[in-house]
Amino acid sequence: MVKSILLLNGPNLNLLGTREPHIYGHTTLPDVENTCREVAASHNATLESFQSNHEGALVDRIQAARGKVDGIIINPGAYTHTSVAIRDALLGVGIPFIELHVSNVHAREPWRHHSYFSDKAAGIIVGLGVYGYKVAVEHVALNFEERGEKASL
Ligand SMILES: O=C1C[C@@](O)(C(=O)O)C[C@@H](O)[C@@H]1O
Repeated sequence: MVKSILLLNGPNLNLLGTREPHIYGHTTLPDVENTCREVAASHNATLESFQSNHEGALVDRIQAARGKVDGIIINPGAYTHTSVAIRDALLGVGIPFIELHVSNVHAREPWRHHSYFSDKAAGIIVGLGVYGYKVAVEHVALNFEERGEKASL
């Protein structure tokens, strides 16, 4: 069966590649998304990606994934440190997720050390740069269970 993965990126991650490159590197988000799709395909999985600067749009996308997606990889950006709404959406749809940060948030400002997601994440990837996305896709493709509605058809 084909596993289905959803990659979500929160605010300002559309600026990857040009935004504070000493922290986030030079790779753009479209490049990251293409690589993730290729890695997923190499493991017989499909990957859809979505980026938004808006909290409600991310909540809507998570809700739309209910029953259709086997695993979510999410870099919530600054919403990591603020968003009860995105946390609740992830818990509400019951889809296991990986929390990912390009930078090592624990080596940065103290307020970046707290996450509304970490205690509920299946795994956390922090500080590996954009390479972390590849690791996350590989992990979901290889180790998450297939559990979308389509699995029971
Ligand atoms: O926007 C971001 C990106 C980030 O999630 C990361 O990928 O390292 C870390 C967050 O603290 C920050 O607000």
